[in-house]
Parts: sequence; C-alpha cells; structure tokens
Amino acid sequence: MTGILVVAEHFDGLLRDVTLEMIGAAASIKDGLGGPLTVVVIGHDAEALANAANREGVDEIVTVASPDSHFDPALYEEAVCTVAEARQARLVLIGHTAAGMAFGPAVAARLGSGFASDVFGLSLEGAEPIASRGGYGGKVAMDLAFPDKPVIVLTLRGATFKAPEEAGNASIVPFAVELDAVPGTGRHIDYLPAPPADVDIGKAEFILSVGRAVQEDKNLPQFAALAERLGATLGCSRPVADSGWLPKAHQVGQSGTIASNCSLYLALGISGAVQHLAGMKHVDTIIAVNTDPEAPIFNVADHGACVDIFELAEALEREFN
Ligand SMILES: Cc1cc2nc3c(=O)[nH]c(=O)nc-3n(C[C@H](O)[C@H](O)[C@H](O)COP(=O)(O)OP(=O)(O)OC[C@H]3O[C@@H](n4cnc5c(N)ncnc54)[C@H](O)[C@@H]3O)c2cc1C
Repeated sequence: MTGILVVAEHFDGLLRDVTLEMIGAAASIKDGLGGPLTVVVIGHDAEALANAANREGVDEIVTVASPDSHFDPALYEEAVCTVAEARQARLVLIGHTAAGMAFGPAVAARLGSGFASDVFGLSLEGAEPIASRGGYGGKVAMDLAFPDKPVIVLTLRGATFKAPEEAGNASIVPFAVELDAVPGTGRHIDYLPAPPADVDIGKAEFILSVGRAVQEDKNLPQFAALAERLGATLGCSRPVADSGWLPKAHQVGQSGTIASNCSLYLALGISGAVQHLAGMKHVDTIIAVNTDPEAPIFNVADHGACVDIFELAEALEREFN
C-alpha cells in the first residue's frame, strides 16, 4: 500500500481549486511514498471533468459515474472506499470543505484508517506520512504520525498547498461502482448562492488590513479611504468582522479567507494571533504597525513600526494632499 488517492471536488461543472491544491500536495510526497498518484472524479459528468484534473504528477484519473447529478455524501463514501481498496491507497486526500467533511470521516471509519482533518502541512518521515494541523482552537501546531495504520485519510485545508502549473499525461480510466443500490442521504432541493462579496481577499495582491485597534465602526472609512488611495484591498482581523464593522469577506485568517495571492500585507493594529497568521502564510512581504513593540506580529513582519495607526493614517493623508 503506497499509492495516494485524491478525491476531486467539483461544483457546477468546474473542479474546485482545492482539488488541484491536493494534487500539488500529493505530488510533493509521491516519490518518497513510492506509489502512484490517482485522482478519482465522482459525478454525473465525471468524464467531462477528468481532463481538468490532468496535472503534473498525476498517474491515473479514475472516473466514477454517479446516478445523482447532485452531491450526495453516501454515494461519495461508497465510491471512495471502493476505489481506495481497489488501488490499495496508503493515503486518501479529501478537501476540508463542507462536502469533504460530509463523507471524509465516514470513509476513514469504514477503512479503519488513521484520520486528521483541516491539515495544512504534509510531509514524510522516512516513508511515513506526517500531517500538520492545529490544536487547542488553533493555538498550537502539531505534527501527527499514524503508526500501525496501513491507510490514512486526511482532509486538506484549501488555499494552503500549491497547485501544479503544468499539465499532466495521466491515463483516464472509467471505473464501475454499483451506486444505484446505495441509499442516498436526502433529497436535493436547491442550491442557495452565497451573497456576493465586495472583495476577494484570496486573490488580492496588496492588502491593507485593520485590527481591533480601529476601536469603532465610525473609524473604518478613514482606513477604507487610505486603502483605496494606496490601491490596496481592505482586509481585517476577526474582531472587526465579528463586530460587524466590515463584512466577513474582508476577514483574513483561519476562519476567514487565506490571502493566497498577496505579495504585500500592511497590518495596522493587528496583534498577530496564530489564527490571523494562518491567513498570511503565503504573503511575500509583511509590514506591521503596532504601538506594542512586543506584539507577535513583529515576529513575522519584514518591516515594522511602533506607531499609532491613527497618526499614521493622518500623516499619509497629509502626504497625499
Ligand atoms: C477557532 C478560532 C478561529 C479564529 N479565526 C480567526 C481568523 O480567521 N482571523 C483573525 O484575525 N482572528 C481569528 N481568531 C481570533 C484570534 O485569536 C484573535 O483574537 C484576533 O486575531 C485578534 O485580532 P486583533 O489582532 O485585531 O486584536 P488584538 O489581539 O486585540 O490586537 C490589537 C492590536 O492593536 C494594537 N493597538 C491598539 N491600539 C493601537 C493603535 N492606536 N495603533 C497601533 N496599534 C494599536 C495592540 O497593541 C494590539 O497588538 C480566531 C480564534 C479562534 C479561537
């Protein structure tokens, strides 16, 4: 058992980004593990999606035709367990998403495997997979090994692993799984689209982010204007979003959005809690402004200033005018 099985996630005829990110994570340890990398695409239109999963490092794409045109966790559980056993997968990777969490733990229970959720790091110790995840509400990071477990199921955090850029030359193989007799988990009624967001933190290249130091919502327009003037997207820490001073789409971090495309991050009055830093791990250059010289944000910042954020905003405004 040395292979890796990545379970493709898709919606509305498109692969979700997390699928390609899982392929990137799997490809980075494939040689050390010693087995092939297989992607399973399950769905009504599985064959049409197979080509999109054909990326560098993938050896085989298995398509499983589903009788249901909508996602059903029971069908995924059956299909993934069947393919994992047929391909003797050592490692099964599933997105840490609403869909992935609906069938991933059930797959792990059925396969009697080791299991970890919300994994943000994947490596090898010898030929043993090691999964990194948070603990105690994200206050610590831990590396997990799975001794004596022949199979390991992991759900991987999105916007965390790098997707391969090059196309692959995997073979595409239809795989029959008897899904008609599997009792579904419910009746699909409708999809409700999320309300449109005014920012896309995941794609923003330059983010000016404000923390609790802004104190109250009437102070936000000053920083929104500064962000606009600098050509930055306005981000925030969780207390700012929780207080309703900015919509949730602006929140950077573990329970917000990961700034996965950001080259410059200006953190104004943000202490640097681990949950916020989880959203900044891809940032190239971090500039932190905080009145507390001991603030943890300075441990990760490339440049820092012990300055009051209101004084800074006013000084910049004067500079512009
Ligand atoms: C499960 C879980 C998930 C979480 N997810 C997230 C998440 O996704 N994103 C997130 O941000 N947090 C998240 N949190 C919350 C996180 O733990 C912190 O509480 C939060 O990040 C703190 O936000 P902050 O830095 O704005 O506030 P604080 O920690 O209160 O820091 C404010 C900082 O501003 C500085 N300051 C104050 N006044 C000024 C001034 N005038 N000028 C300059 N500096 C000043 C202070 O010195 C301080 O360092 C999560 C927590 C949990 C338990």
